[in-house]
Amino acid sequence: MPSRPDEGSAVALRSVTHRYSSRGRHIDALHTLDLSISAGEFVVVVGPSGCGKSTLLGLIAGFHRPTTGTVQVDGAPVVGPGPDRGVVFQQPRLFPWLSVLGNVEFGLRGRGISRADRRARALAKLDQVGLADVAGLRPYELSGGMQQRAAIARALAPDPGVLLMDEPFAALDALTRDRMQEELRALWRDTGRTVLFVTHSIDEAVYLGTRIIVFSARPGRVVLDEASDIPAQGRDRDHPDFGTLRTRISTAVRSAAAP
Ligand SMILES: Nc1ncnc2c1ncn2[C@@H]1O[C@H](COP(=O)(O)OP(=O)(O)OP(=O)(O)O)[C@@H](O)[C@H]1O
Repeated sequence: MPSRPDEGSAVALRSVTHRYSSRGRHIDALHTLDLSISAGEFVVVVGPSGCGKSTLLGLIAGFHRPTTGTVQVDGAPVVGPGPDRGVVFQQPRLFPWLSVLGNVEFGLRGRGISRADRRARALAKLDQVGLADVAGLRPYELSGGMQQRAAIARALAPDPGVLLMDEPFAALDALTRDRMQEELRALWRDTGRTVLFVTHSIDEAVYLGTRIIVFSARPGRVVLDEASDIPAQGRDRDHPDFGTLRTRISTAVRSAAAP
């Protein structure tokens, strides 16, 4: 159920367990997880390695079905991937044989949108992420940060109500990462999308999130769920509130990771 282009979607997980089974081994990645995300929130999930963060994103994206429980977006059950949910991974995963514009247009194919409209929409998204002037280049001609911007434009092209981001800036150098964080926050403010963002960086979580969720070690459970009242405009890492929240999140992550 695609949301209107100017609003985000609500996400609800009820009593979700996800078990991977292979060669007789079972791994419970998530166990009876309840989570409600309101339209327009910027939620960041942090937690120990292997606690089920990517699994959570995969369930909402529709890449996996929960073993038990339900996953809904705007009240409709998730039954597979769809244009109402955009996904950005750690690696940009752009198609090397397509231009930057072709990559962004790709997600709009087969949706009854005319070629001219697809092109116009893709160009508008590239403009939004500052890449309009490199639309004709191939991905390998872009820097890592530019490639990730193109991946964000591709995810945004169908105007999804939810943007799911799995450590999207982890592979970037520190300066580019800082810049991308600022740009993402501006994009979120301007578009009103719901964002669910996974990271290992507590600093990144505090900088970006309006709400920060800490998962326990596997199977992931919510051990801290904290609204951030640091002003949305101009977050200042030197502000005492920033340091206080960072310390609280860091303590929760450390105790979540402890055996
Ligand atoms: N396809 C799969 N088959 C079997 N086990 C899997 C599969 N995908 C993930 N797992 C296991 O499920 C658990 C949760 O994995 P997941 O990738 O969701 O964790 P994560 O919190 O995102 O980890 P990281 O922070 O290291 O990226 C891990 O123990 C992982 O080994």
